[in-house]
Amino acid sequence: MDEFAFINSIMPSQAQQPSLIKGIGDDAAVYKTSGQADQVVCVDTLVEGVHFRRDTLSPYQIGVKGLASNISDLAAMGATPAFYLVSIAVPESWNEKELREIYQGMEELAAEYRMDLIGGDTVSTPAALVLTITVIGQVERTKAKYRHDARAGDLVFLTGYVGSSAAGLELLLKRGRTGSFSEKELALVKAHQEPSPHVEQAGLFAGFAGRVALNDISDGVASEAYEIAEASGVSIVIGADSLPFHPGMDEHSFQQRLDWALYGGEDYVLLGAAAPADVKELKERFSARQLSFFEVGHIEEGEPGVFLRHNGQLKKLEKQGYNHFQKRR
Ligand SMILES: Nc1ncnc2c1ncn2[C@@H]1O[C@H](COP(=O)(O)OP(=O)(O)OP(=O)(O)O)[C@@H](O)[C@H]1O
Ligand SMILES: Cc1ncc(C[n+]2csc(CCOP(=O)(O)O)c2C)c(N)n1
Ligand SMILES: [Mg+2]
Ligand SMILES: [Mg+2]
Ligand SMILES: [Mg+2]
Repeated sequence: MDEFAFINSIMPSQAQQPSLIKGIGDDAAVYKTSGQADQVVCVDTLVEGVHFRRDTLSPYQIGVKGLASNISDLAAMGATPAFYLVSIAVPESWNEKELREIYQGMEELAAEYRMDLIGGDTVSTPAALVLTITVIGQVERTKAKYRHDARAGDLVFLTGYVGSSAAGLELLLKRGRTGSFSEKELALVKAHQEPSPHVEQAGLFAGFAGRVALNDISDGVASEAYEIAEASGVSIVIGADSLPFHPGMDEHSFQQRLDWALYGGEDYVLLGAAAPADVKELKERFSARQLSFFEVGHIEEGEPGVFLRHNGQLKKLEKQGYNHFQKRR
């Protein structure tokens, strides 16, 4: 069984509510309200042993990362975060102080975006800690950005470094979070532990009149590019030499950096596509705010697929990346 095939199999064939704009199939759902804004909602879960271990994230960082990864899905729609709800399933091995630290992590990040905690649920569980967060945001009416909006002729871009989180995870799995790290290594470790969602960048996309396709990087560039390719019915070509890597990865081989970027995931930067003239304009707007914006490829007509241009050759990539059900039957 494959995670993505499973999700497709449970997709309702039609909507009951006329206010629904986008249900299953993007980073978050979007629906109309009677006001000026459309509402944007999504939910994501962190599981002990899958998304973190006690020796990779502190309780505080579990809170930060849990909320950050959810806010990132709102950013991938061009939305501004506003509210969150938290469901936590707690095994006996976690004490009250640790739980408070998880909430402190969420609170501090929430404060940056003026988000309110408005509800949740607390239950016990026999084994691993599970943290499920629902986030609610808004975007100006009809301005949400979707995976299905890429067109042949577009340029493909990234709003930040890729592969850093996987590189940081490898260091953490080797040395544990109390291990010692050089300054460069620490930047990678932090990228894994406390990612910053691209909310300011989302605002620039939402405020841009042109067509923009967007996705955030949770499962790796290859997998997220496939999601845009499939949703838009286009073929994506990515230049291996254009992928932006953190300088902390310099001492690793190019192949290793490429693997982390394409298949590592959890970078929570935005991957998108827009027409060349619009990309030029976006680049200027990002530059004026001192935000990164990297051109990494282009879109062609053809069967949905993702190709990597490397050393003058074009290679079709597998839709690989983090897949929760990959090893199951
Ligand atoms: N069990 C489920 N039931 C209903 N909808 C689901 C379920 N799992 C995922 N979805 C929906 O499927 C779509 C894709 O979900 P997916 O989790 O792959 O996206 P994502 O949250 O952007 O990625 P990630 O979880 O890797 O951060 C979303 O619209 C999501 O709401
Ligand atoms: C201890 C430990 N081992 C492995 C990983 C890597 N990992 C787990 S889930 C995931 C994809 C994103 O999750 P989702 O698709 O649920 O949003 C990745 C890359 C980790 N973070 N910690
Ligand atoms: Mg996403
Ligand atoms: Mg999800
Ligand atoms: Mg995933």
